[in-house]
Amino acid sequence: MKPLIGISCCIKPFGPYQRPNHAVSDTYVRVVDLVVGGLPCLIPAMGERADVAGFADAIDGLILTGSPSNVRPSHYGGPPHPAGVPEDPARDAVTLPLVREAIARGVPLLAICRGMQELNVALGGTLDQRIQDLPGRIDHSTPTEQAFGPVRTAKAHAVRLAPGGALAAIVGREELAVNSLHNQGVARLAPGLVVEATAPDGTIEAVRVAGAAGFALGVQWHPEYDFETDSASRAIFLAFAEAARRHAAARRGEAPRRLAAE
Ligand SMILES: N[C@@H](CCC(=O)NCCCC(=O)O)C(=O)O
Repeated sequence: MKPLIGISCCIKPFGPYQRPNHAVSDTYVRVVDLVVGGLPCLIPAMGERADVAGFADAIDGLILTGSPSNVRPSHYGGPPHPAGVPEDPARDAVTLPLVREAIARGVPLLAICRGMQELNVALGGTLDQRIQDLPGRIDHSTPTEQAFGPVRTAKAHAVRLAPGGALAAIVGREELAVNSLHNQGVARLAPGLVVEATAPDGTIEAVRVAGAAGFALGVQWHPEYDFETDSASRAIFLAFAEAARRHAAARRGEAPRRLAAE
């Protein structure tokens, strides 16, 4: 059995009648298939009706995806977003409790961009809503004029990894260049999270759940965009894959499967 990897969906209007659809970028499905060696399992943004504990019981690993939408500020006691800032309360209702259920079970967790923000909020942290407006901070958002060009996902700035940290061990480096597609960021770090990387302006770029039973990492950038060409991005998914295979094997009472590429 390949590990079953849950991938969080957004709810998005689609088609001629703009009906709500559960959506996830193909990049996540491809990286689970090609690098993680898992079965991609889309977790719908079905709001309060979701059997979150049931999903956490079923999966061997969880990827929380990025999204243009933002965590509703009521979840962290922040001021409401200005009109027009996208939210996805049906996703929040799934992902926030799912983070806690996954960590409680030792389900390996890789939280990407909005996903890392969800990890922080789910564990009691807060977010800044437009870090580019804060003194001394750089603009981490996607330039809109490049919205559909290759530059959108190109490396945008450096991050410094915590010396001796888990992420530095995974990628074998203490500095990385990363892409950057976000406006929001960690304000107050949740209890139980440790910082694994920061940008030159102090923005928290990666976190880890301290003492988690399994792999539990959040990154504010998008390793899924360049896993085919970037060794550090690939290394993050390979470390997640190893943890997912171990979790799957432990649950089924087997020795972990090896990747076909090994
Ligand atoms: N909306 C949040 C989270 C940003 C994020 O996850 N961006 C990914 C967008 C997907 C893409 O453009 O490919 C924020 O703005 O901080």
